[in-house]
Amino acid sequence: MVLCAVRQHLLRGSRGAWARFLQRQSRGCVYSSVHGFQQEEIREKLQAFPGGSIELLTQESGLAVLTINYPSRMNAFSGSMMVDLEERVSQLEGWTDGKGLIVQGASGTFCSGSDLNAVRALSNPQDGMKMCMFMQNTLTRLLRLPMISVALVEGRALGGGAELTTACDFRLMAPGSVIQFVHKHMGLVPGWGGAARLVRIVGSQNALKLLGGAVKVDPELALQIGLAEEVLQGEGAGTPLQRAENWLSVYTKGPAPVIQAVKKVVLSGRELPLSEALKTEKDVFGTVWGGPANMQALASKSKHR
Ligand SMILES: CC[C@H](C(=O)O)C(=O)SCCNC(=O)CCNC(=O)[C@H](O)C(C)(C)COP(=O)(O)OP(=O)(O)OC[C@H]1O[C@@H](n2cnc3c(N)ncnc32)[C@H](O)[C@@H]1OP(=O)(O)O
Repeated sequence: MVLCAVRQHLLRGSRGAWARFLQRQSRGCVYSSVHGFQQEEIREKLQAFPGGSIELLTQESGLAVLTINYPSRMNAFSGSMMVDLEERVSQLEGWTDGKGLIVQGASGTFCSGSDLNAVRALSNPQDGMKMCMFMQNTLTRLLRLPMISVALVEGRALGGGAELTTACDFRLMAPGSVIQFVHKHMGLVPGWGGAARLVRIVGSQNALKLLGGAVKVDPELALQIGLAEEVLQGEGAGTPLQRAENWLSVYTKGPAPVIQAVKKVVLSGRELPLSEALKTEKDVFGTVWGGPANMQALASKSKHR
């Protein structure tokens, strides 16, 4: 909560249009102390379940790679990894040169959801609610980052791992990979915001089928219903990560302020009522109008044949 407040203060001071957008959107976080959510309390609780890590690599090109790293548990999320993820998202929020983000799992598989050992220990309703609010806040902030994000799915994305893929703007799947919302088999529904986001990605009919049937979504089905953008085919065309970087580079080519502005206007269009989205679009437009990239394009008399 304290961190959230500090971040909000910084955002208010430094990035007008984006800060105003986040303020309208509960300041980037869904839950605060008003909802009985005490961030420090749940962080402490989660840290009691250590294991694995979340690695963040930022490149000068403006591309970052976030890796879910706990291969001995198929990259399940331990408690400390949930805290790590929140910290990495904070880092990315402060990365002014960022344009693109790839979220991947280590060792050829994406993520098998919550670490079931932590889940068993936190299975009382109060702890479950706290973990749910913590992860909803983090994944909402991940989706709202002012950069274009892609989940690179290799192997399996199960339960909370499937939910994580929906917190990215796009999903790319390797041949043989699977996204499966296994929640029904666990006597649950998604709690990390995965159902709400899934409905917006594939529509309510498809979402109902995927959740109600705990369907194993292979790349072919994912393409058909619009869950995935592309299947990363082609042996010899580099590693899946290199292929994902190539795919993303089409959309991140250009100066960071322009790419960030693109993400911001699309995000506000996705999340806000029309009149609010229009106001945000005006504010964001004001940040690029007459800016260096705009002036350079005007001076070069560029044509778009
Ligand atoms: C439901 C919602 C909830 C949330 O939203 O918070 C969740 O996400 S709960 C977690 C949902 N995920 C699961 O239930 C996955 C259960 N695991 C599996 O189905 C399999 O392990 C699978 C398909 C991921 C991999 O199968 P495979 O045969 O290839 O390997 P192993 O089963 O031998 O797995 C290797 C090793 O990893 C451990 N593992 C896998 N997933 C988890 C997990 N989610 N939590 C803790 N540990 C996990 C597995 O137990 C094996 O460990 P070992 O010590 O070798 O037995």
